[in-house]
Amino acid sequence: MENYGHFINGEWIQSEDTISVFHKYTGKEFARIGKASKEIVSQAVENAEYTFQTKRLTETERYTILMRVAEIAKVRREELAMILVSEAGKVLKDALAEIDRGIQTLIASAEEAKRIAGTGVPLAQPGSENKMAFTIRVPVGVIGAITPFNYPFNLTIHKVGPAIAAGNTVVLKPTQVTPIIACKLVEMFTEAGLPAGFLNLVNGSGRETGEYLLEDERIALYTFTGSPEIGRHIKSKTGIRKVALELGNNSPNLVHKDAPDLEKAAELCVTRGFTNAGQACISVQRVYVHRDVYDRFVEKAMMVAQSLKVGNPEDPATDIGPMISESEAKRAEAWIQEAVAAGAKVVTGGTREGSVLQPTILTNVTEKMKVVCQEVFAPVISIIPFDDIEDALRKANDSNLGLQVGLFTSNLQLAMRAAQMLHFGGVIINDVSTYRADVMPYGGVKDSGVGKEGPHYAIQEMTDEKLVVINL
Ligand SMILES: NC(=O)c1ccc[n+]([C@@H]2O[C@H](COP(=O)([O-])OP(=O)(O)OC[C@H]3O[C@@H](n4cnc5c(N)ncnc54)[C@H](O)[C@@H]3O)[C@@H](O)[C@H]2O)c1
Ligand SMILES: O=C[C@H](O)CS(=O)(=O)O
Repeated sequence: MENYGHFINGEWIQSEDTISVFHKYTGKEFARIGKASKEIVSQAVENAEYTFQTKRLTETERYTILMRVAEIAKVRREELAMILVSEAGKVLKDALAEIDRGIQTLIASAEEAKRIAGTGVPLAQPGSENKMAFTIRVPVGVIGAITPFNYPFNLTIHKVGPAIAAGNTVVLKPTQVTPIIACKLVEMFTEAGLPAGFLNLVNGSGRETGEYLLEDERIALYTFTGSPEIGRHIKSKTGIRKVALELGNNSPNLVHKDAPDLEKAAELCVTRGFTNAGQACISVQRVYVHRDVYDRFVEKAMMVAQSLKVGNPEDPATDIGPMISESEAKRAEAWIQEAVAAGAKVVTGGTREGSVLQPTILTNVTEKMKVVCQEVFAPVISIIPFDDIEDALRKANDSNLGLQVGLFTSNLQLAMRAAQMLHFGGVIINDVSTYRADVMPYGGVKDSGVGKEGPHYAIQEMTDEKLVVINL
């Protein structure tokens, strides 16, 4: 059984207290991690700070190391995917897809390491005639990276990749729920030649180890992906230090009567609403469909949902695996039952066995039901009819969350107007809210967070813009 402690200054150290990591389908313990105390966290931050003050990697060194990690991940693709199957309950094909995306994020981070630049600053003001100015972008220092369970390889790389590319040092705290893939990533960076001290890892729970990390004022920036609740807490604890927060969503998707391909729209809404058992922040959740095409849409959605294979994530044919825990599956099941008690209809699904919730489609829902107005984070979508697209746009906006939204229409003017009106970080036309290319600017408005990811954009967050003025 694997047993990972904490990685500080290029060495693994153990701690007495441990946390078990379970296989999310069988429920068996398959690994253990240490529980970092305040002293261990402090040691990790101290080391990261010392490394930042005393050592620098050139842009080409950072590029080369990140490219090497990508190469190592390519070679270890299947092994890494199997870790995701075990610790995240991810179905094999999704696990492989996540490893492939992580490799792309590493390559994009490597490329960005060579493109970090400031701008020329014109000083066209009386009294500044003999001056020249420009900005440079400099690393912020020690970055605290805190990551979630649902895409634990790629989303960790979205933090560590740009942080290293920009010349920072990192203390990473992966989620205690799926920590092993992050430990492997740290090993791969070491194998790729990243010198000791640049990337440190402390394992443990959010409530203890995470809190110790938040209390350490030597950390210049926190990059966090997780729930809005913890995001808010992090912001409240970190004062004037920088934060980048990638939080939740209850993604709306609008299907107008002139959608270019209604069947395709239905297929995408269903498959991308249920991918990773619905545990994606941009997962399709609220689907608003014009009444003229509503029945056809619901029929197709039901057929697609019922064709999906649900169960053992290790079976290469499985489409939908377990949720992260039985308690999370029970919570989602209770939300479905609450909606049904208030009048919702189950088109398909609605039942649960252990941590496996059958992919569920609901109709007859109201905006006040939890399955609609909160982040369901489970394989549950609600299909809601509309008569007037303006009304659908208003409903999409009527949320405290605003990460991404999808709109299917052939009307270019509507698409452009909706892109302006929809209050989200990303508006996806003729694809679902779940679309993400890892190089694009990605991040939410409102309670969905602050700051952007995607290596180029994350590097803007992870560097300070410094002004240089020269008196000629
Ligand atoms: N916007 C995005 O890019 C994005 C991506 C993935 C997941 N998410 C969101 O993440 C949530 C699901 O993930 P989760 O359950 O792992 O989230 P979570 O907020 O429970 O945990 C995320 C991380 O925060 C840590 N943490 C918890 N309490 C802490 C504390 N007091 N101090 C410091 N750290 C603490 C956890 O240990 C974990 O590492 C959903 O809301 C989902 O929408 C958002
Ligand atoms: O859970 C939210 C993730 O950001 C989705 S993705 O893996 O980045 O597509």
